[in-house]
Amino acid sequence: MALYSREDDVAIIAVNNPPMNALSHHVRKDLIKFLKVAEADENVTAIVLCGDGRTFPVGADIKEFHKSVSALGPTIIDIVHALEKSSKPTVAAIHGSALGGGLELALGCHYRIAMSTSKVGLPEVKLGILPGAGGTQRLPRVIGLDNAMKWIAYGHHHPAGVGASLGLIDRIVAKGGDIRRSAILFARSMVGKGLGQRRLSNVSVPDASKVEELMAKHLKEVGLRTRGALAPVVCLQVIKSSALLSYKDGLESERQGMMTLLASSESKAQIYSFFSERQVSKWNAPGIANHATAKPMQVRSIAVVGLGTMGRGIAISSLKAGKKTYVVELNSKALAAGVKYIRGYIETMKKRAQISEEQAAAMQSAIIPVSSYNGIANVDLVIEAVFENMKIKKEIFGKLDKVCKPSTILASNTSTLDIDEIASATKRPEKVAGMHFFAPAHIMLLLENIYGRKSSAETIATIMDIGKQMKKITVLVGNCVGFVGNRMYGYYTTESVFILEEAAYPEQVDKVLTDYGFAMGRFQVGDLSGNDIGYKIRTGLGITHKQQPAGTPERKRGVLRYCPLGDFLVEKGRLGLKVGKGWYKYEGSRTPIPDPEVRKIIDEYRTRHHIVPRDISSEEVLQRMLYPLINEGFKILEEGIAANPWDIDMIYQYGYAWPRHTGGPMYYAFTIGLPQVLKVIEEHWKAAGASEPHWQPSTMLTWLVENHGNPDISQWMPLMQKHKSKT
Ligand SMILES: CC/C=C/CC(=O)SCCNC(=O)CCNC(=O)[C@H](O)C(C)(C)COP(=O)(O)OP(=O)(O)OC[C@H]1O[C@@H](n2cnc3c(N)ncnc32)[C@H](O)[C@@H]1OP(=O)(O)O
Repeated sequence: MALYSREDDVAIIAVNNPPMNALSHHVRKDLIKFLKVAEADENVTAIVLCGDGRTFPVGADIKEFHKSVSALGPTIIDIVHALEKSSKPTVAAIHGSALGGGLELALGCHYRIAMSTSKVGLPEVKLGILPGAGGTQRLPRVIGLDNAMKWIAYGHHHPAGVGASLGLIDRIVAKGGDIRRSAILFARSMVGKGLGQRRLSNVSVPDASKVEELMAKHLKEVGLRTRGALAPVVCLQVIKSSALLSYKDGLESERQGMMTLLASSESKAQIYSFFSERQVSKWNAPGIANHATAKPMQVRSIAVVGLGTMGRGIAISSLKAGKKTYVVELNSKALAAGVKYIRGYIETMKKRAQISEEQAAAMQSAIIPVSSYNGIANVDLVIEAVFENMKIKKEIFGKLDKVCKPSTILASNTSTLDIDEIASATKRPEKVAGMHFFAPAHIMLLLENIYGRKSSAETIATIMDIGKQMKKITVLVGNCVGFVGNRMYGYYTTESVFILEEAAYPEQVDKVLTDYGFAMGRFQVGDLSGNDIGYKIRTGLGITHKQQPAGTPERKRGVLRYCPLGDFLVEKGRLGLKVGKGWYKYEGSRTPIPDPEVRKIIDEYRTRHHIVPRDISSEEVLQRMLYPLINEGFKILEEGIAANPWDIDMIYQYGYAWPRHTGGPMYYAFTIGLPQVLKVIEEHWKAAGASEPHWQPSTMLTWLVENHGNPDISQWMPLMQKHKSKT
């Protein structure tokens, strides 16, 4: 709802719809009603629009999207026009954030004042839509086309101070000030001043003459940064109309753009992503604990064991979260190098104004270098980040168990290894868990937390809470080889080399993936992270080309199909970008260049095995790359390793750069339709048989299709649970 009050001659209309003052239908009804009341009251000379509680309205109510209630009048645009038309000065008093429809309301006001700590922006593009309440036509009239294109096509939130420097905010109220009082005084001071030029629909776009040049520039940038997404392009086209058409016709172009985007699968995927991102914090470890009941332990200090690339990033994340951080290396040289890196990184963040001087000083003094396990006996949480080797990890956990106080939680940053086996090296398996960070750990937003068979509710709640304090998208999953992310990714890489064998070169496969929306294809990613990583894992499994006894068929490992092309590359020193050659060659930059030598390796291999390369369609490449991931995702859900499909999707968006506008592997399967996905998987399974188990259809996928066709993704788990409880 909204509340109406008076302070002498100033009417105050305050949106009161916790938690974020979204502009739900009941709020919109109140706003239009109270604007009429204020307009009709002779004793009112000015109107202040504000938000109660945490914030000014942050936009339309996203829960109403794709429901009929979102279109029920009054719409946000009706309120924007009523604010602008008012004969009395209207002032938006912004605290917290004014976003989306919230900022559009503020643009309808004649004046805007904001707390210095506030944020403003039109982030609709991140929901796959555009600002549909006049924002695409009004913002360029205030801040110019160039800025408006940037703000709307990328959807960033901007500090109010930046808004003020562009003329969007008329006055800034310093931290600690009273925004409502300031707005009342400001509104009163504007009474009697002309409103004509304060009505943005009357104003023209300042840099309209540059429209074509700006369009070309922004279309190019958007194409590079938000590959394949429709919304940024439509946003730009609609903003362009603000420079070429009347306000009224521009609004019509905005309306049409909005209809196109709302009907797209992209906006549905983005809205799903918005809620999924928040949903993952409501974690559940079935039969052990859930977010509502389990209480985290207070963690004041964290020790990071191992200062390689991962350990350094984890230590920086810990310092950023304000923890006293013990950094541990038994070798003094490695310790010094790690500490130097971390200290240097903090200074760089300070120089780039990413952190304040005080924060930097606090982080520097919170680093405690340690060269023996005894030095971390009293820490609350240890995160081990040493080499991916079970024997070494078990040795370390055994030692930590002996020296650390009984309440210390011991976590491993393993990306693949069995957490229960690691826990078995200790006498405190209830205090052991996995915290799988993604490289670089201080930049990547994903944290995949793993609970073991014996992890306690408190341990799980604590690692989830630490993820939140580190500002990570933290997803809880169960224990299995590779957990969720890497277990699924394994089949993506497996299938990619099978495609090389049969039909394509790396650049052809990668192109299909980047056209789909990935920033990089699988082979470029391999080169970037180092092809030796996968090689080491395969060596651990005893399956590389070199490890096989003479006479072993090159393309088989037991009954399983195998492709050694990745082994050949590493054995020829093609480790990836770091050595200037891998699946591609690199000539002094990070740009991958298709390499005739790689083609030669593939061609010779094909000839040796009498493989005649065939034409392959982009559709087939995409299906073969993505459907094994999806199939494995269903197996993971079936086994309870992930509690919900959106957990998997968030892991893929934040850990593997899955394009957000398609939602993630599981949501993408829903968009394609489960029956169609299953049909393709079954065809491959029929053709490949037991030698390619990743094509064996998941029981859950099969059951859902046979019994429910393509049920809504929100229903997959409830339907399965109902089915299981009956059988
Ligand atoms: C025709 C007119 C068209 C208009 C288009 C629009 O206006 S689209 C909406 C544009 N606005 C946004 O996209 C802002 C969305 N919100 C956020 O980005 C963030 O919530 C925030 C404002 C930056 C605050 O972040 P914070 O981390 O502090 O809080 P949460 O994100 O956890 O949010 C708290 C709960 O509030 C729910 N919520 C937030 N915004 C909306 C919204 N616009 N509509 C509905 N619900 C919203 C959020 O889902 C959280 O709910 P929980 O149930 O607690 O998870």
